[in-house]
Amino acid sequence: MQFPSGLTSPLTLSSALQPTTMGVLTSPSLEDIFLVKSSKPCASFSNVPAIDITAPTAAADIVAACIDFGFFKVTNHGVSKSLTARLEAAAIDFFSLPEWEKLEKAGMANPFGYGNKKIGCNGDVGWLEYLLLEVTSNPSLTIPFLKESWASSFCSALKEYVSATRKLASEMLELMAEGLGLEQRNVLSKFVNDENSDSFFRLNHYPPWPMLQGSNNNLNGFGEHTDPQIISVLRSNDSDGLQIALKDGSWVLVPPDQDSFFVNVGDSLQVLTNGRFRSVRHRVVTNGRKSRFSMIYFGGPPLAARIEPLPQLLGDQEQSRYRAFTWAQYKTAAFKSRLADNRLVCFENHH
Ligand SMILES: C=C1C[C@]23C[C@@]1(O)CC[C@H]2[C@@]12CC[C@H](O)[C@@](C)(C(=O)O1)[C@H]2[C@@H]3C(=O)O
Ligand SMILES: O=C(O)CCC(=O)C(=O)O
Ligand SMILES: [Fe+2]
Repeated sequence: MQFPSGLTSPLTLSSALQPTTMGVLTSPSLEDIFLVKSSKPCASFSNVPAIDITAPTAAADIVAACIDFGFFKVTNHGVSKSLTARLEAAAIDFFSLPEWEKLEKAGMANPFGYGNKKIGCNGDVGWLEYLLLEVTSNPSLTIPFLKESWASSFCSALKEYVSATRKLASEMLELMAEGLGLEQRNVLSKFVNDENSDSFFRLNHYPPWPMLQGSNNNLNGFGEHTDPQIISVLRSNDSDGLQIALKDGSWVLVPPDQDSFFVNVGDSLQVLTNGRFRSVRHRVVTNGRKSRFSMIYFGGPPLAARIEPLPQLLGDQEQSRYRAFTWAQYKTAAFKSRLADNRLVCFENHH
């Protein structure tokens, strides 16, 4: 989606380099050249496991995908297309506002709020702007910075969408438990359904960079990382850019599919399954031609939840690969780390 003329994106290229507004750069500057990459062409991952969650084999298929890739896409998910379209339209309206207004409405990300190029607070940057929100228990959503009067339709779409994606996340976690042969169906889903679940919601916009058109260069949209939480449920428009790393370390491009949801296994689920499931390394590399919009629900446990391999999964001979930690401990460490860091190494057991 291109920005309609007349509307300004903070990252839209202008003919001259512009000064900064409220400390945030408003257009590509010399330092943004570091976001341009001449990366090797990446193979398309045409065999992304596609799981119809209503199929009788869904539980086994999801488990196989989590073991092999830590990643799959979900069809027949039951989330209404019109709700998704309503939220995407509201997000586009928000990102089309002048930068000062986005900052005024959402506050500068710290970590929640409106962010522009800076990812987290440890020096990571990417060619994107975003809104990062904290999600409290179903169905309420805390949007501390958005003024309800302006944002009432945005907020209602957000609340409905977050409940729908949380429900989908919970269904998938129940299918995972079933596929793993665990008796208690809610042994994984209970974390995201808990009224104190510490979940996030993120809207990302990767604006075009017209100057790149016609070149073979790409843009570092969101650098490689794993998601710290249990499960992430991602939906994007039909603009590509998402790449995942396979077990052999090679990167593949995920063909966009705006009618499906993509699911990432997060670090916490890797630990809960004692490493059976892979927390998938992923990144966004865009070509600067058209806007990419993505929306992601990150299902996390309550801060006090103890994260450790499920005892039911540990056979007689199997040792726990990770030492127990609370989500609060993990989160504190994660938010001090750089995006590309492996955040699980310091919790690994060495037998
Ligand atoms: C560099 C960082 C940004 C991040 C917090 C961190 O210190 C390391 C993890 C990053 C990540 C990746 C997944 C999600 O987008 C995110 C919200 C999360 O929970 O962990 C981001 C964090 C962020 O953008 O603040
Ligand atoms: O925007 C995307 O497609 C992925 C972004 C992402 O991985 C994240 O926000 O954690
Ligand atoms: Fe991510």
